[in-house]
Amino acid sequence: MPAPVETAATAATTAPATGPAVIVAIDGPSGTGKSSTSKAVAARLGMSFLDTGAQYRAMTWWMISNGIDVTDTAAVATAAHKPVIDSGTDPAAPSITVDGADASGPIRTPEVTAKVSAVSAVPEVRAVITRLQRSIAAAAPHGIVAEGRDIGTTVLPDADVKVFLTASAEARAARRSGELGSTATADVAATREALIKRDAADSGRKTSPLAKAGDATEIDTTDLTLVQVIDRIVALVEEKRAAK
Ligand SMILES: Nc1ncnc2c1ncn2[C@@H]1O[C@H](COP(=O)(O)OP(=O)(O)OP(=O)(O)O)[C@@H](O)[C@H]1O
Ligand SMILES: Nc1ccn([C@@H]2O[C@H](COP(=O)(O)O)[C@@H](O)[C@H]2O)c(=O)n1
Repeated sequence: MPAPVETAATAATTAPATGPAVIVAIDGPSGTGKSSTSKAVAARLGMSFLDTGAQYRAMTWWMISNGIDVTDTAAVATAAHKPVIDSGTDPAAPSITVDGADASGPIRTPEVTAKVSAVSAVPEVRAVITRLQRSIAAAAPHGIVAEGRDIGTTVLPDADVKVFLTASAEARAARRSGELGSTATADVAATREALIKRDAADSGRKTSPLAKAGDATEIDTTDLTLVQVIDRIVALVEEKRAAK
């Protein structure tokens, strides 16, 4: 009988944690595979998983729902401490609530995606969310895989393993468009432009911009399968655990 083919789904099987707790920071531009890879690595190694982009999206959704103009920096800054954002860190069932309400659907709307970079650029928003992220990481019993834009540089600068994922804009647009159910040339081109615009805003802001930490391992995922990327990161974490 042929050996079973490993897929992203089988690679993500939750395993009990073994060895010392490690902190893993995974950063990179939009659509490079941070969430899918981080979730699978955490599941394989029995660790917690934190999608920090979901937290900025939750903050943005709350601002929109409460009638706050996201281009009004002072209004966003004043309101930043009001929403209660809670992240569930089980990689098999990650969750996000705002003021007790499930926000996992609403935070993925095109409106939130279009406005999140304006909200995440506000220093008071970053201060509130960074504090939350550090408290979640400190409480993770078997270590955590946290993914975002500034995890290795700002949120968890002492992380044991830092990875910076990249991929060509073409590959990222094709992946995202496929997710949305379209491979039409015009849709892929529009998705590509939207990704590039969001990356430029995230890289160009003053407070903890999207950036590769000096000590991060860069992995270009353009020509790698999801499982290959997961395998590489699992190997980095296991190497670090063995040395602890
Ligand atoms: N190496 C890969 N090969 C092919 N498809 C991939 C690869 N990595 C991720 N994908 C797919 O690309 C899409 C985007 O991945 P994912 O959401 O994990 O990226 P992300 O970096 O977290 O994006 P964002 O920052 O916008 O949230 C998903 O459909 C995912 O399954
Ligand atoms: N550490 C982070 C993570 C995310 N952001 C901002 O949130 C946006 C949405 O992130 P996704 O990963 O869900 O696409 C992103 O574009 C950033 O504006 C951040 O600033 N820092």
